[in-house]
Amino acid sequence: MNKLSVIKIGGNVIDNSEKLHQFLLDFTALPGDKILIHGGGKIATELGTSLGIEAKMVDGRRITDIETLRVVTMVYAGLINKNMVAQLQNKGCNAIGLTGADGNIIKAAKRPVKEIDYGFVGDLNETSVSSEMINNLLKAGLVPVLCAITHDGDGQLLNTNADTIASAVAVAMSDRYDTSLIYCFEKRGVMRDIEDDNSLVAEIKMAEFEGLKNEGVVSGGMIPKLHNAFEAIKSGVTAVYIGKADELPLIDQQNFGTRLIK
Ligand SMILES: Nc1ncnc2c1ncn2[C@@H]1O[C@H](COP(=O)(O)OP(=O)(O)O)[C@@H](O)[C@H]1O
Ligand SMILES: CC(=O)N[C@@H](CCC(=O)OP(=O)(O)O)C(=O)O
Repeated sequence: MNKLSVIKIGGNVIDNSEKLHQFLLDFTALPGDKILIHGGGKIATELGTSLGIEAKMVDGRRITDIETLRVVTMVYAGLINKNMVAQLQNKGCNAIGLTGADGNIIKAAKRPVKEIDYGFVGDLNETSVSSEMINNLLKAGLVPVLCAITHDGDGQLLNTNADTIASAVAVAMSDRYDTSLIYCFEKRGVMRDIEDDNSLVAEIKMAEFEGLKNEGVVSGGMIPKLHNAFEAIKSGVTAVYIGKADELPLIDQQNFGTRLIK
C-alpha cells in the first residue's frame, strides 16, 4: 500500500501568517500523497464578533445558527481555504480547495436536537467520506485541502469540526493507503503540564485516556481531539500523532509530538 499523510492544522496556527507560511512550506516538502484539513474557529469567532454574532461553544463545538453558518462558510470555505490554496500553489504544491459538498466528498447528517440544539452542525458516520473521489484527486496529482464545511445531500451546508473530519477522512482512506493522521496545533503535543514546554507526553495508550481526563491533564479542546484520534487508531489508521505545527519535519524520524497507541 502507498503511504498517505492526513494532516490537520488548527485555528491558532492559521491565524499567525508567519507560522502558517512556514507550516505550508513544511507541508509542501512532505514526500508522498497528502491531504490537508483545516479549521479556523478562532478567525470565525473574531469575524462573527465584529458582525455582532457572538460565538457559543458547547463541549468544543460551535452552536451554528443560520447567521453563524453564513460566517463559518465565508471564513472556512472562502477566506481561509482559498488563501491556503493560493499559498500552496506559490510553494509548488498543486492544491485543490474543497468543502464536503464539492464532489460529494463528505456528506454529513444534521446533529439531532437533544438537550442542546447545535443548529447546522453536521455529524459523520462510516459512509460519510467518499474515499473514491479523494483517491481520484490524489491519482490526478492534486493535493486536497478540505475545510470544516460539509453538506447533507439535500442542499444544506453544515459545520463539522475539523478534527472530526480529519479522523473520518483518515479512516476512510486507510482501506486504500497506509495512512498516518497528524494533528498540528500550537503546542508540542499532549503536555503533562500545559505551562511547561518540557513536559511532553511522548506516547498515550487508549486505556490511559480516561485517567488523563480524570486527573485533569487533558481538558478543553484536547478531549475531543484525543477522542477523534483514538477513533482513527481503532478503525485502521496506521499511526496518529498530535504535535506542534513548527515541528512537522520531525515526522520523518517519527519524532513528532505525542504518538497515540492502541
Ligand atoms: N494536556 C494538554 N496538552 C496540550 N494542550 C492541551 C492540554 N489540555 C488542554 N489543552 C488545550 O487543547 C487545545 C487544543 O485543542 P483545540 O483548541 O481544539 O485545537 P486546534 O487549534 O487544533 O483546533 C490547546 O490549545 C490547549 O489549550
Ligand atoms: C461544529 C464545530 O465546532 N465546527 C468548528 C469547525 C472549525 C474548526 O474545527 O476549527 P479549529 O480546528 O480551528 O478549532 C467550529 O466552527 O469551530
